[in-house]
Amino acid sequence: MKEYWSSLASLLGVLAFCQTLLQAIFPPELRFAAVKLFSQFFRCFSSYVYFDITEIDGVNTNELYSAVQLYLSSSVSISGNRLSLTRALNSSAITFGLSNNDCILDSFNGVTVQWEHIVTQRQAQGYLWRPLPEEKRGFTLRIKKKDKPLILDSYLDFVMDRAEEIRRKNQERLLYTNSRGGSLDSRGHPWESVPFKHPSTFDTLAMDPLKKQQIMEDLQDFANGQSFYQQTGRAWKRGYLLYGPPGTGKSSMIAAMANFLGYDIYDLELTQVHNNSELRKLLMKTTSKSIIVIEDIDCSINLTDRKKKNSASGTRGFYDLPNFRCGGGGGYGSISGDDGCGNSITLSGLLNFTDGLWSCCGSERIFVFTTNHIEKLDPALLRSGRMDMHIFMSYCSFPALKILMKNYLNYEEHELDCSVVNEIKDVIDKAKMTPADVSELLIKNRRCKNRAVAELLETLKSKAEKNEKHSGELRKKEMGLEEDEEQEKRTLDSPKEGSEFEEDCNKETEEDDEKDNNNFN
Ligand SMILES: Nc1ncnc2c1ncn2[C@@H]1O[C@H](COP(=O)(O)OP(=O)(O)OP(=O)(O)O)[C@@H](O)[C@H]1O
Ligand SMILES: [Mg+2]
Repeated sequence: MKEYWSSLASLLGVLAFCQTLLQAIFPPELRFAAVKLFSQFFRCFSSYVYFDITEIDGVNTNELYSAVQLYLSSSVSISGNRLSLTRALNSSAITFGLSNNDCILDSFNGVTVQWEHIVTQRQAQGYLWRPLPEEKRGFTLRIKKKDKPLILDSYLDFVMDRAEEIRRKNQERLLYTNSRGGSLDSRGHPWESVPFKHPSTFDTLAMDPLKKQQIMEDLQDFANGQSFYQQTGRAWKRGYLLYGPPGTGKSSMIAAMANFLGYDIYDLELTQVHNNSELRKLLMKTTSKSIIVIEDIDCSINLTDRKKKNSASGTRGFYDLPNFRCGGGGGYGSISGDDGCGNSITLSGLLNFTDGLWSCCGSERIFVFTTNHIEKLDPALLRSGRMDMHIFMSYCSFPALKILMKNYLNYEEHELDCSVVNEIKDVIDKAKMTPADVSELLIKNRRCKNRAVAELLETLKSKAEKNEKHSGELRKKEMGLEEDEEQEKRTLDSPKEGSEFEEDCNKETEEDDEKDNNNFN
């Protein structure tokens, strides 16, 4: 035992001597380089190849470093004794990471690789316009030399893709708006963003389950369709037109879509865009995996009555009708004087935005337009291929009501009395209540299920009765009008015996005779 301790002490002594020697020979600024040189020398004889991925690449942040960090967070969480925990800004999830100077093994396509997280103290810095962190962090990837070509390309791509996936899953969606009216922020960006925390999902959305399923499948196919779009030569984008009365869930559907796919939302306020080129610039600044929304499109831009206005404008192209809105102007790239007001968003500009060449800058983008009045929209916007799916958001149906009752009252259908169910089924379609109205009623009575159902039934019945009465009156009015029209027609068709018509005819014949006589004379 004594011998063991004495040999350990002499070994430590040798190590201390070597360190002193190293310090004496190499000045501090060269020491780091010397260590690096030694390790490089030893690596020459190694069967491994090493790749260093530093956090800061010159003065820029290295994207690959963050990607590796995120990627490893998914595999590190299961193994490892000492982990670092982080929570990014706008993130709801905590991510695990490798602690300083720790290693982890990973395998890809049957090949094992090793990642090491290396943290060292940064050398004293001279003057820098952007101070660098005191610690120098990086990952070292160790691969067997023979595996280098096999995994390098595909493995790093895989790491980047997986990191992007994790980032999307962890990070809350962002909601962008162009409400600043065209002015740019300090980074030259026309969009402002806030974290998007809308809780609407397809589970909470009250609508026909079959229709809902169809929409979800369509979205899923779109998101997974990169190769399909590539193969068919189509731009990787899709358009949805949501239409229906106010309060039927159009905005809620957009939020559900964003939450379902994990996409950001760009809420485009057309009234804040001054001309087509500004619209294009906004489009160029959107990212892929996003939903670009124009709400109430019939109100945002004047798309109605185009033929009439077009003929008035004379020389303008068929679609080139400006949206005459005065004020504003002066935004980035805005052209003034084009319509006398500095504003010229045209239907063609909008169509190019969704469908033209510019719509393909970036990829994996969804366009959603909403309107309460589909009949007001120009057929050009509705033609197939432009808005791929037209989704009618209807008044509350019985299947939709079941979802709302489950959400708000935690009610299952079988809990309801059979006679009540039948009564509801009888009146619900005639009542034409929007899901928003039903939700309000349920929220108000959410403490007492029975009261909620009783009040709901009562409201449905009274609305149905009112609607029937109203439609009866309308029918009567229409029938009255039809009768009047028929009467008028009959009067016109019948020979006007002793009537004004006969008198007129007699008068005309007499006048003609008189004229003829005069001519002959
Ligand atoms: N189909 C629905 N499913 C669940 N909740 C709904 C639905 N429709 C409406 N609601 C509720 O009503 C509120 C208003 O709905 P929403 O804003 O989505 O309607 P909208 O169709 O966009 O109306 P508008 O045409 O006025 O913009 C929402 O907060 C939501 O709680
Ligand atoms: Mg809405």
